[in-house]
Amino acid sequence: GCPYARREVTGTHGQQRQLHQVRRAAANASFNPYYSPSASAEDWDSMRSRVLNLINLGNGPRLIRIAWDNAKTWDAADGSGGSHAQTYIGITTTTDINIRADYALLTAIRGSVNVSLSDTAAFAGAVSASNSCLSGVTCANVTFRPGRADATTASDAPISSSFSEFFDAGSAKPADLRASFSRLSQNLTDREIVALMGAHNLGDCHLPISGYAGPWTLTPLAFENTFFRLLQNNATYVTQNVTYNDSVKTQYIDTEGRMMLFVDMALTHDDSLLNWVNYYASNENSFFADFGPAFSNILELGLDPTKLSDYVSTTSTVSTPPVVAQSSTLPAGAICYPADSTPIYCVLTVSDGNNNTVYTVHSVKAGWAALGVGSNSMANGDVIIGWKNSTGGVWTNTFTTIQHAISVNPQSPWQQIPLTDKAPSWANISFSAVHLNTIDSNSGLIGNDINGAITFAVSSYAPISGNIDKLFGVTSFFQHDISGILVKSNSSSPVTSNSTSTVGIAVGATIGGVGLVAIIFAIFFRKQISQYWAGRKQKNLVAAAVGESIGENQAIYGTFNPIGRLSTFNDSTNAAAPVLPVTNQYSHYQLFEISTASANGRAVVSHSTQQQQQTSSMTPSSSGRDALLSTISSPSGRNALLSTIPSSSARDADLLTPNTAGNNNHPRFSTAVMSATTIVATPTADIKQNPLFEVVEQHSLLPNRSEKINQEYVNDIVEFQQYFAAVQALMGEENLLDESNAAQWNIAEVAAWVIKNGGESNAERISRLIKNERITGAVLMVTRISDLCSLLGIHAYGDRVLFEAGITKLRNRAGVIESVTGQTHVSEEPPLYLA
Ligand code: HEM
Repeated sequence: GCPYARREVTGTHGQQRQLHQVRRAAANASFNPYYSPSASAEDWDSMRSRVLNLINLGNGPRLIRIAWDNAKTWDAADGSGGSHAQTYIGITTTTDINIRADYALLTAIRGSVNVSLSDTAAFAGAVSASNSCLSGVTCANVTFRPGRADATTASDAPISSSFSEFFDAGSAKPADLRASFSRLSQNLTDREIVALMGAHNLGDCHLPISGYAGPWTLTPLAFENTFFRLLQNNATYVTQNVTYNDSVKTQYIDTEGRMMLFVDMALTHDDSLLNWVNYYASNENSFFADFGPAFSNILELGLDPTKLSDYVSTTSTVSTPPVVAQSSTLPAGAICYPADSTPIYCVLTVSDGNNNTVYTVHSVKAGWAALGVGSNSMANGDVIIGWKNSTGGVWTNTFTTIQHAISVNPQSPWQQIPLTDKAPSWANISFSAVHLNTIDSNSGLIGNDINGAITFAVSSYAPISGNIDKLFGVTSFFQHDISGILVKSNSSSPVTSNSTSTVGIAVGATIGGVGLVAIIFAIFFRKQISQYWAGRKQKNLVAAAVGESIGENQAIYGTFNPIGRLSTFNDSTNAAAPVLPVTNQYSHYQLFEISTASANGRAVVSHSTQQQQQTSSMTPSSSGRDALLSTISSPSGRNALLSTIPSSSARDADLLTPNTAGNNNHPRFSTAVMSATTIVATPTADIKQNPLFEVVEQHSLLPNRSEKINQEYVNDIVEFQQYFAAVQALMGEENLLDESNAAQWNIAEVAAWVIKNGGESNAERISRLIKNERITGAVLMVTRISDLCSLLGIHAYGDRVLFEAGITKLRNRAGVIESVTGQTHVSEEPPLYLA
């Protein structure tokens, strides 16, 4: 039977809070459950900001669950257990991937701060529960005081052998529920029990963790009282068996794919409990008011409060809040682009006095605005993006740019402060962000002592619809969506000085007539902090390259995909795009799509005379067709450099062996299309002097790509149809995705895999997304599989379970996690984004 049956259920629950009876199992008398943390206020600030980042990345529910898991081991009857991080004693040898992932989260939060893991878990849970409400809601206030010591051996605060999972039976009755909670304290009231269970408004059940599947609500990252309102509709739920690794569990499910555990349903099977369910369903504020102290109490189970240290704030975010003007005037000291008098985008940069830099961003654009810090480019920079959600508030998220894709960055040193109510009246998007004085793992840059650049970007592209209210939603953005970039570069003084000069801005251009669509893009090269332009009057392929030394020589090219975005580098699915021998996939280049008509855009083409001169000295072929940029303005428009590479061995020779063909006068170009072994690169001139490239050094933002042009691309489905046919053909294959070589996965293969594993009814949409959004990375990096489901439109419950299982397998294959079945050894710390 029920492991808790041995415990007597207390019929009445005292309304008055009593101090916990601290009576410990006498296993190891030498274990002192308390210590005095040496952490400073700044240490707690830094930990709190890391927790807030993790919340924004979707890890908040998991952190609450970790804190709860730790605390719930307490047994008031015999004094066993208690929150002393016993679970992690064997962490170096455990093969439990879930424990290891929890541990990875906790150690990432703790950083180098000298506190216990138990305190870290309780703190993270308290911060998460206090900061997971939608903006404008007075959230639960879960207090926290440190002082829990970590168990180091199994006999330190040992967890009773009768403790299994707190209460996890498929037959839960109200009495079982009360019995479980009375294990923690005889004093818990029904009211507290129901309030505590309201945490199940947040998060998901994960097949690999609990064997249950799905979220309780459709907004699992927002702390609300929806859980109780759904319980009022308990008649709309049916039971459903879920199978994972041969274990079958029964849960409840409704038509929207929301789940309930039996233990949740038990809250409706008793008048007293149901009374509180109804109360919280109609009083969200009361729910939060009750949840705060109830959860604070849980976090101190078995602890003597007089032996804990002082309270540490779980809610404040920065020690010195940024000052933001609350009027229609711009904040004093803000820098605006294109000019203060015509602000489209303004950034205020101040130091908060704690070596942190606070940026306040306002944009009149309605789509999104981004701010990045990096080593003179957005590559591997830390980027924070703010966008409008469906109710008009501004949500933010942090990212690292890796090549093109903007990936969520669990270690980002940004801390975000939405400024919904404090925007100047002209601003559509406003938020503040603090860049901490911590070293960034990718760039090695430090918050306000950065020898790099800050980059600003705006776009009026909204997040993919359906995702707008999700913190994760914006990860579907790519830099290709950017309509305007500003780079404020600084190599000598800190960015906080505001004294930096604006080096460049990429702006868009379309050049066209009937049937002609220009590809114009700007390349942002890290070393020079300049934008280079290339353009071509045909929708096909265009390339440009710069280089300085063998190691740095890089080529970049772009093609338009069916929805009009540029793809770059080795897009082998596009037959028209030969694979370049680019040696370094993680190039220093950034490619920005340029989208709207401008004098600047045309200027590129009008520079063709110069370009032709340059190229003819470089590739003196008799036909002259092999010249790189001369082809841009050639009438046929078909002879672009890269398309000629495979077309003739003679021309190949020209391009690939510059020294013998005499076309090596310009090492920058000649190196662009060859492998390192054939390069003799002796850069002589400043790259900016290279007439092949337009170096744009002016500051203005242009309007976005027109809808008409967008539509042209959207309508161009021929390429997509070919690709989709390939996907469909692959779906008949047995052995997709070579396990040993995830890096070589073909996009069509990945699409076929994902579709086979759950998305058959969404095959076309999934294929398109995977191709256009490089979903391969997203599948592997996605913080929450449920977000991926939303992105792909997989809502039906059965589909979702299959799909989630498929994605989990896919991640296993890619080495994101290793299988934990049988004796399989787990060799790597699980990445943080697995949570
Ligand atoms: C009888 C009591 C409870 C039972 C049986 C229970 C059971 C579960 C189960 C099976 C999961 C799914 C875990 C997974 O698959 O990832 C879960 C998740 C969760 N639980 Fe509970 N729970 C109980 C009480 C609580 C309490 C009191 C809290 C906090 C105050 C809590 C907070 C959470 C949260 C936030 C999650 C979501 C975790 C995530 O999304 O990663 N639970 N719970």
